[in-house]
Amino acid sequence: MIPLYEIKNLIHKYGEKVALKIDNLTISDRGVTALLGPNGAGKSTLLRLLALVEKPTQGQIYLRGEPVGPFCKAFRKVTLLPQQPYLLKRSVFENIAYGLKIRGKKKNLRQKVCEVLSWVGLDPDQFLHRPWYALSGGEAQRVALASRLVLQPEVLLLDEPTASVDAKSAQLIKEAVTKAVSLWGTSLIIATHDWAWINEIADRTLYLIKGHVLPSEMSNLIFGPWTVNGRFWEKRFRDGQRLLLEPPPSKDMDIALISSSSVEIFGNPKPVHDQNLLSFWVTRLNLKTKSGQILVTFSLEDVSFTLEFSKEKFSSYGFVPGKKVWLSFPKKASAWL
Ligand SMILES: Nc1ncnc2c1ncn2[C@@H]1O[C@H](COP(=O)(O)OP(=O)(O)OP(=O)(O)O)[C@@H](O)[C@H]1O
Repeated sequence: MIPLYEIKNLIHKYGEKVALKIDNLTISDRGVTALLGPNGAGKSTLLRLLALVEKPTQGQIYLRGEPVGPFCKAFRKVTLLPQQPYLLKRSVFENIAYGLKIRGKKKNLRQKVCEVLSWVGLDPDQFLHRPWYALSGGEAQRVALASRLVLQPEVLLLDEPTASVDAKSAQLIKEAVTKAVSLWGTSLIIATHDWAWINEIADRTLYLIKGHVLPSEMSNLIFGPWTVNGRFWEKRFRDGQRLLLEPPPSKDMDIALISSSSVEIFGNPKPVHDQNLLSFWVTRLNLKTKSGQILVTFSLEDVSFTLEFSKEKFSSYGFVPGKKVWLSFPKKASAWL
């Protein structure tokens, strides 16, 4: 099956700074792709390139097998809702109808606008003729989303759609975008820090850090500061625990990646030969609604490991938030960034 996007040898720079470096990436068609990563990882940059509004410094993006670039023919198949969406200084109706009007799709305009307004939980009787300045932040965000949904895009890219909205608006946004997936087969790519929200709808996850895409298997990160201890790099925790890792292969690398498959869990402190063994707390449980798998996050100060369990395995461990467990993992990181 042809993927939705294929990215080859992509580099995107701002001045001399490399914001993205992706040698090869495919993003599957249909459903929801989550784009996760810390601040400055390159999520918004990637979304702008996929939205065909910016040209990569180097490399090629393919959309359903076709090479694409800024404002090419395929541009109108793709719609981006940026992190801080801009509303036209007009009424809600004019904002939502604008995209259809410039595409010459003026038939049933009012009906289409009312439909998407109700999708995002805004009563057309109350909101259709409201001016742009008479909306709360959450309402403005949903009007901006409605103005993208009305276009029935093949690809909808959302940049932190729940960053400034309350739980109810976040739920309405979730319902509206999943409706687009099921009714029109829209493919969604969503950059977010809202784990609980995205885990309920994501079919797959891409993890970005320092402009690189990680295999999701490796999204357990350990940031410095590091001190040198003999032939190892050491990270010390306030509670007196320490972890040791063989140093990275290059001087500009300082974030260690630990693959989930290399982590073992123990209920008691059981020394493991030549491995790190540290106590962590269970801090978060998330159900992946689609697969039924359960994500368990184990935290020790600023280090968090997230591992995936089947329901049976999860029950056998008896994880509850606040439970203390011991995690062991090798002194050689799976990779460094
Ligand atoms: N227009 C720009 N000019 C210069 N540097 C930029 C520009 N836009 C982004 N950057 C830099 O590129 C890197 C990636 O930024 P980007 O906004 O893509 O990250 P992000 O993952 O979306 O972050 P956040 O979660 O904070 O929104 C950052 O280091 C940022 O400072």
